[in-house]
Amino acid sequence: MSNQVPEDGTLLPLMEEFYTIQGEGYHTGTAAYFIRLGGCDVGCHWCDVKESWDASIHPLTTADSIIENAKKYPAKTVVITGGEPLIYNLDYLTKGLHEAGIKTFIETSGAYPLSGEWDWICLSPKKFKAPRKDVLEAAGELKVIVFNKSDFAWGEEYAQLVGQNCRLYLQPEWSKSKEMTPSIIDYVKENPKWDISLQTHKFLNIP
Ligand SMILES: C[S@@+](CC[C@H](N)C(=O)[O-])C[C@H]1O[C@@H](n2cnc3c(N)ncnc32)[C@H](O)[C@@H]1O
Ligand SMILES: Nc1nc2[nH]cc(C(=O)O)c2c(=O)[nH]1
Ligand code: SF4
Ligand SMILES: [Mg+2]
Repeated sequence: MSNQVPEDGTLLPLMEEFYTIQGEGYHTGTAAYFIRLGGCDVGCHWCDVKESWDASIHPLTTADSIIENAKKYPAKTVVITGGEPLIYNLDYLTKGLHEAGIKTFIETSGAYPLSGEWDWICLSPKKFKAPRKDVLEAAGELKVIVFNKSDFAWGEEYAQLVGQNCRLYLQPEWSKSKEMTPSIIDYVKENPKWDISLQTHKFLNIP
């Protein structure tokens, strides 16, 4: 984590921003501008963006410039991801995006306090640093990554902790996908409150 990030959320360590199609979860297939903030200490051994972890290598960027860039694209939706975006105070960034008429979606592990104004929260809880109650209660979708068969029972525990209308997804961990996807299919057929989420952008060869 970087200590030099001001607490008012006006400057954020930006790793990358790109216009693409949401590949995962409830909004799969929807065009959105992705804002990837650097910094994460959750430590998932299978994380597909380990280059994001060290916040200090990602330039501190004004939230105002991020908002100006987001305005340039036809889709009026952003996905704020990382790294772990809730390490930072996202009030200023999301307020500005809303003032520009842009919807705010987040991808988070829920390991840090909820800040920001959100139109959609995708919570993907992790064993390595548990999600907080405030994020569990606000989540629109719970996206459990399945690395091995024990993750089904683990995911059920979190399904009990989210709100009643929260959508439930099982997403294969990418490197174990071939092995785990048949089990996920069987599980969803037996437990239809869950849906499957695939990382469709990786099949489409888009960012
Ligand atoms: C890179 S994370 C960044 C946001 C936040 N730190 C989190 O984990 O939710 C974005 C999404 O990718 C998922 N993810 C990361 N590595 C993955 C992998 N190897 N296979 C499947 N999903 C993965 C995460 O669980 C999360 O839902
Ligand atoms: N297309 C696309 N969809 C995504 N959904 C969540 C992503 C992420 O890394 O947070 C992601 C990503 O990196 N690309
Ligand atoms: S919480 Fe997200 S960014 Fe952090 S290590 Fe896990 S998957 Fe990667
Ligand atoms: Mg990704």
